[in-house]
Amino acid sequence: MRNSMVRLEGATKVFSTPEGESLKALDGIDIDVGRNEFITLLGPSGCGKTTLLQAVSGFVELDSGRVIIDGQEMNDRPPYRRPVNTVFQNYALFPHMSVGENVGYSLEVARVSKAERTERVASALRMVGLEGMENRRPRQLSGGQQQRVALARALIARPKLLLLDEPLSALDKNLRETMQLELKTLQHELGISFVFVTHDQQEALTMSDRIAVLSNGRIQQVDTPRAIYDHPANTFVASFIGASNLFEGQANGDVVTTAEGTTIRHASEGAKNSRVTALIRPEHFFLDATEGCPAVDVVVEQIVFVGSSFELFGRTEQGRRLSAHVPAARRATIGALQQGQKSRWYYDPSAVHLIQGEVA
Ligand SMILES: Nc1ncnc2c1ncn2[C@@H]1O[C@H](COP(=O)(O)OP(=O)(O)OP(=O)(O)O)[C@@H](O)[C@H]1O
Repeated sequence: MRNSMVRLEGATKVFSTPEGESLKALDGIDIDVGRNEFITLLGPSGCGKTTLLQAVSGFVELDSGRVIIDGQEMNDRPPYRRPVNTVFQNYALFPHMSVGENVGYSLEVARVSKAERTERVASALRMVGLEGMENRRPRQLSGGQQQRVALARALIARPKLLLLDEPLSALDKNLRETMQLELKTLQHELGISFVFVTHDQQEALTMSDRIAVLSNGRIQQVDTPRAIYDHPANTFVASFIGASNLFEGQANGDVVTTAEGTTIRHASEGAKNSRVTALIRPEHFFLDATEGCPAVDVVVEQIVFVGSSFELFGRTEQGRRLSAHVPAARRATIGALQQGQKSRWYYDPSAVHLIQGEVA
């Protein structure tokens, strides 16, 4: 990538566990983060997200591979000499200091004059919507406000790159969703590169320019949220992001036939006569018959109302479990359908995504 802010090449880190085993937390990671890009590292617990972030900040030393920030090799530089700041989940504010002192702490350490400090603290607080809160103590603020203070503290040093390790996970759902949008707007306005860690797929989809999906210390796919969701590279990504109905089987022409005999039609090219997994997202099933659209026969096991939609869970005659999401506005298509009844779930073959290979 020409305009790279961070590049990792072959980043590998092995930890020795207390049980005497060695664990590859990072297994040859190659990734590029662009200038002004918001990239999210997403994956299940223990997949290596924090280790990757710390390899960039310098708190983890790689066994092999390179870390390059803004064109300069960082491997031998200690954390305090890297042009990076980190925002953590637990804010890590000093409780005995005021908000202003917390935000301006790094400038004080760097012996920046009081006048400049005061001005930069005020400006950093303005950025995060906490104008005039300099004299409060952290405990006099809500969780969301404390997180904003932590953000202001990280931004005051004007880093080119901000690393954020699950910064929103301690907030309740509503506040979290508001902060997601605010953070994204702020990042865009400031033009700083963000590397954001989360295990929450919805958060990753909402905020990111690109998402890197990790599993077992390896990158499974790096792409835009839309591409990751619509065209997952493998069954791990398909299952980890969003709900999925997966049909592993043999592709033949425009049909995939599973071992138990379910057939799924698709419109993909180039999947002739190979083992594949067909993916149908639950929102791509619909209950009203449409001419020319194939269907899967299902016995309904549960219908759950979640506000914006109804989530239907069912099983094919051969026992495969499936789910369908019907938007609340189309509730009429569900009619009087009840648990235990048969239902036909239609789909458009062009909404079927084929993944080479089978469920891992
Ligand atoms: N200092 C360490 N010593 C030994 N093993 C470690 C150390 N740090 C991390 N690990 C192991 O390395 C793997 C990756 O850990 P890491 O913290 O990067 O995962 P994560 O994806 O951030 O997980 P979580 O979402 O739970 O924070 C885990 O199996 C973890 O137990």
